[in-house]
Amino acid sequence: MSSPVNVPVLVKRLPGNDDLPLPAYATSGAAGMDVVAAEDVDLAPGARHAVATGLAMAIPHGFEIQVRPRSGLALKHGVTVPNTPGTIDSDYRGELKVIMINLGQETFAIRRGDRIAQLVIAPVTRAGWVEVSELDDTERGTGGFGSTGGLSALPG
Ligand SMILES: O=c1ccn([C@H]2C[C@H](O)[C@@H](COP(=O)(O)OP(=O)(O)OP(=O)(O)O)O2)c(=O)[nH]1
Ligand SMILES: [Mg+2]
Repeated sequence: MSSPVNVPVLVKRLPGNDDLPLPAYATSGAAGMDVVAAEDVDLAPGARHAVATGLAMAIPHGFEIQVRPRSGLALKHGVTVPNTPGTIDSDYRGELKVIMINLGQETFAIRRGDRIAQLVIAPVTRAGWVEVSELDDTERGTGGFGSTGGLSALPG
């Protein structure tokens, strides 16, 4: 089995965060690197907070990093990332923050060092607009937003 390519990403620990582990893949097949909180936050039900990670980075041009929720936090506590997938641009040099929202019923305690989200690096494909006055006809046409029918895919 071939190993996935590792894209080198320059990363800088912001002052006071030398003790925190860098984002890391939990298993050899993991798509996302778990990233840890650099601060303590008590997230009340309905509240949201941009949680510090203590990290800044320089993603290579042509790549982005996506910030995604952890399914365990979402399922067990209703704690997730409202802007998922968060977009970290290759030209961003500020602190990586993870926006967390508590959709559960109880206050959720985030503690420094807790694995709060996962980071997925992905290639960026950019569009170039080609402006026209007419578009081609298609089977779908202008139908959308449920135009193909209801939920069930079963016959009858
Ligand atoms: O979950 C996130 C999302 C974004 N960012 C940082 C990195 C990203 O490059 C920058 C801008 O993000 P985005 O484009 O999503 O936000 P915006 O509201 O459009 O702000 P801006 O006007 O700064 O682009 O903010 C984070 O740290 N965490
Ligand atoms: Mg933006």
